[in-house]
Amino acid sequence: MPINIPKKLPATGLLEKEKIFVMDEERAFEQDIRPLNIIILNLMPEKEKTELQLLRLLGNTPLQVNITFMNTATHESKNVSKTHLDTFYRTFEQVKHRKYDGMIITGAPIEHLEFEDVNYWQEMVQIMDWSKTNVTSVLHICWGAQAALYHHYDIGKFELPKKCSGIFKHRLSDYTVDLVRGFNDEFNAPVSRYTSVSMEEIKRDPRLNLLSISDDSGVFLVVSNDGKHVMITGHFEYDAITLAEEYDRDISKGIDIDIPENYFPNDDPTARPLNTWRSHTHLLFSNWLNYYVYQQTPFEWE
Ligand SMILES: CC(=O)SCCNC(=O)CCNC(=O)[C@H](O)C(C)(C)COP(=O)(O)OP(=O)(O)OC[C@H]1O[C@@H](n2cnc3c(N)ncnc32)[C@H](O)[C@@H]1OP(=O)(O)O
Ligand SMILES: N[C@@H](CCO)C(=O)O
Repeated sequence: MPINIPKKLPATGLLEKEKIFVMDEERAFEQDIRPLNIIILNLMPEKEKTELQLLRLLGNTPLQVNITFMNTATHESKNVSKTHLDTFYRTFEQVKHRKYDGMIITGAPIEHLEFEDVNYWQEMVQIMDWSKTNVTSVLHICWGAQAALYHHYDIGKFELPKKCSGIFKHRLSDYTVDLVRGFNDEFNAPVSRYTSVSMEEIKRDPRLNLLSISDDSGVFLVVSNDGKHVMITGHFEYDAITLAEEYDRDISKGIDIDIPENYFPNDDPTARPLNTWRSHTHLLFSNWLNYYVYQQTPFEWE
């Protein structure tokens, strides 16, 4: 079954090359099972990269998934063209009357700011509050996960002594939950952040289930007991080379950072890193789409 995306989105060609069945409004067809409607609030500066990474994962399903991209109206993006946003993105005002079966809120490179100092924070709060009634399940990534823990559960973030970047071994603390169905007891995942959240505070909140942690990088995967909120503090969606690009960027800016851990073969930054997390990434996204979105969402929203 196809993934239905805006016509002429730049990611289309590459997705088709990867044999992901893409269609657009013109090629859509009627089905007995209604399509799932997923909205992606893309807060990453390099929006096109994130679009491709997420569509790959959402397109790997037998369900028809209609994608809407949303950006924040209260922030003017420097790293993506206005034409791209005008053509492919919607603002909250344009979609708030609608219901969505799922939503993804991406990461954002703004962890050094207090939440309230982020220029689109009030809009984020509005969107997160709206999602309680208008979205079945929301999957949050990295800063998006920290924002959800803060806003919905009053759990703050704190600064790490240095940037935590690399591929870390994670283990499951609860393998009975559908979100991690099929996961190995240990798996790899990319992490790239300067801040973290408290494991103790999450464990103390009876509404939250801490599903996976790493001895080196801390809390990784949290899900609310009602399935409404999934929080991933790393970047499962990253490509093999994404951490290398971030490392090169930081080094060229003169930032004092360590080489990403467990990443480059022999810790040689000129060697090509291997992707050792892709299968668990696919599993998590298909579990989320199946168990938390498709099986939970009303066939007809009221
Ligand atoms: C913790 C996480 O979630 S990690 C995810 C973030 N990582 C990435 O996005 C990796 C790729 N990004 C990058 O390499 C860099 O951000 C670059 C190269 C695109 C730009 O870097 P710089 O020039 O140093 O920063 P720049 O001033 O453009 O700001 C970067 C982004 O931070 C965000 N930002 C910065 N200040 C603010 C603020 N006060 N309020 C809200 N957003 C802000 C914006 O999203 C901005 O990009 P945009 O204007 O295109 O939306
Ligand atoms: N993943 C991010 C961390 C910054 O918040 C980066 O290196 O761009």
